[in-house]
Amino acid sequence: MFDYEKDGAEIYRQSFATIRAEADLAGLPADVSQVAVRMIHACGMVDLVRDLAYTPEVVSRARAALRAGAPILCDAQMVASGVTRKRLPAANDVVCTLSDPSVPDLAAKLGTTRSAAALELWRDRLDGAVVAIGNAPTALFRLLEMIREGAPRPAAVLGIPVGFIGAAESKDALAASDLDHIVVRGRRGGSAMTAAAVNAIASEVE
Ligand SMILES: C/C1=C2N=C(/C=C3N=C(/C(C)=C4\N[C@@](C)([C@@H]5N=C1[C@](C)(CCC(=O)O)[C@H]5CC(=O)O)[C@@](C)(CC(=O)O)[C@@H]4CCC(=O)O)[C@@](C)(CC(=O)O)[C@@H]\3CCC(=O)O)C(C)(C)[C@@H]/2CCC(=O)O
Repeated sequence: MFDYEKDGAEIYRQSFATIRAEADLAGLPADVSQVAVRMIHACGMVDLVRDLAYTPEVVSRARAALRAGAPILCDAQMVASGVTRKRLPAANDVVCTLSDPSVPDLAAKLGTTRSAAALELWRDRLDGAVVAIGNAPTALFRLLEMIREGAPRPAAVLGIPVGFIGAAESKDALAASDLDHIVVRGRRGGSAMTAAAVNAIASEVE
């Protein structure tokens, strides 16, 4: 009925070739470029590169952390679900505490969102972790507050929340911090893009 590509490997090959042809990757370090390609693949926006901000060592430090067995701490189940387990170099734990039964009460007590309150349950795993925030701006703001208050520091923060309220501001705050990070400045972001960034960092096979 329709003439369309049915070979998964070929779809991937053509897709990545199109991104490399259309996106302006020239100014990016090679490892950040690999991550950017996969993020663009997840959202279809080749102009994403202009909004990327990163620290030069973020990919190598996040990779080293994963190889050493660091957990991946995610703000939303959607991010955690998107992480391809077989790419992880040390069968790393992928953690999302948002659905913990204690979180709704904690959020009410702290007067914040469930996404932000859920980070209280990260404290004993934060040291050297890879943090992946793809949905909730309040989670990213709270992470930065916790670290200012003396919480352990993660190895790297992929701060890519999406939206209109607090998203751009929370990512600007991360970019201004001394944490190793990747952000997409502005309103764009999301769980799929964030999971894609984790997958690219975990192992780049294309
Ligand atoms: C204000 C919130 C925003 N959510 C956005 C976009 C999406 N969220 C989806 C889903 C299914 C979930 N969002 C929650 C995290 C929920 N979203 C919020 C909160 C109210 C506050 C977060 C914040 O502002 O920092 C948040 C609830 C909370 O109290 O923390 C979610 C937990 C709600 C729920 O279902 O209980 C849930 C996450 C489930 C999970 O994966 O664990 C969407 C799929 C929207 C939908 O259902 O229609 C979508 C996914 C986007 C993505 O790529 O991740 C915004 C736009 C990010 C928005 C924050 C900013 C804004 O401008 O409003």
